[in-house]
Amino acid sequence: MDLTGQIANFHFNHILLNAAGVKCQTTAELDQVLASPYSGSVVTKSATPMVRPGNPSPRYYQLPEELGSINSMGLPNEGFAYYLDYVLNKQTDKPVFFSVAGLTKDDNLAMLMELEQSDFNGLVELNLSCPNVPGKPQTAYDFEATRAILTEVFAFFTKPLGVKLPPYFDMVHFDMIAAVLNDFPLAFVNTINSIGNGLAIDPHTDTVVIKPKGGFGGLGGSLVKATALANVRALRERLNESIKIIGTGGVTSGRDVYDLVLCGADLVEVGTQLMVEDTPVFERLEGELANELDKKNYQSLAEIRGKLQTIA
Ligand SMILES: CC(C)(C)CCc1c(C(=O)O)[nH]c(=O)[nH]c1=O
Repeated sequence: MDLTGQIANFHFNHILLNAAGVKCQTTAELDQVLASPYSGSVVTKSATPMVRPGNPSPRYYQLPEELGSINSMGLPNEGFAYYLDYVLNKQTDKPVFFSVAGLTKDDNLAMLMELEQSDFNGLVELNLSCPNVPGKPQTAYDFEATRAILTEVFAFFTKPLGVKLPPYFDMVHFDMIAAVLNDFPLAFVNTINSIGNGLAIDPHTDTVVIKPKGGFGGLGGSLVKATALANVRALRERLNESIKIIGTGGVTSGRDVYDLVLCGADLVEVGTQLMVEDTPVFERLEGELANELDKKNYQSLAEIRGKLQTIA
């Protein structure tokens, strides 16, 4: 059975990997994800130029009844140089994703310039969920700002680059972001990032469950699946075929992986469920995915990729 994927010139023997932010802050975590026989790759925690401790804890919380998670980590990471050193020296046959999330456009441009001039030969993911300028929405919700930064990036960047997008909830927004992205030679789009600024309450104490931002945080896990499916499907329908799609959000079973591939995903990332089960989740999910394909006598993911049926 062929459970592989392709982005640019990179072939992935398995389509599952971690979502940026989960199991990818330290070299030990990155090694563990890569060492899993059932992961196809690994993505680093989104890097800023300097080390960041991130927000005060509690900053991550697992919601009850396996509904999902809420987080306001605040971009804790070991700093750009740490991850560049890792990807340059790590021996692996698997393609590696390097995620960057500068808090300013100049930070992003500086990190991308260093990656461009380095010997890194993997894929780069620009996290557009980062704030643009104070008082304005995150970059990906500011279509002109998105066009502006991609214009500056592609003036010098020649390696395979993709963008990590927050979810959109309006059909016109799908049209608008696709119109921007189709103007650039992107290798991929990764959708979705967490659903921004959710709120969860501890019923025993009538208190929010995370400390930063008065309890507001990004939502992940099963409760975001329908939004993830919609964003993968909407962007697959709108983006040039040359722009591949990484489907992220709401994956807790092989059926969820299957559904994202049906919507058009070339690779699939696991966040909240990887926090729950650790790296054995990759083997479980791939086994369940194979069973889903078997049920319908499919031999490869290529037979179902993008083949979601509508009702005539
Ligand atoms: C939300 C930002 C802190 C601007 C970027 C990092 C990030 C975080 C984070 O580090 O809080 N959490 C997410 O769910 N998605 C993200 O992209």
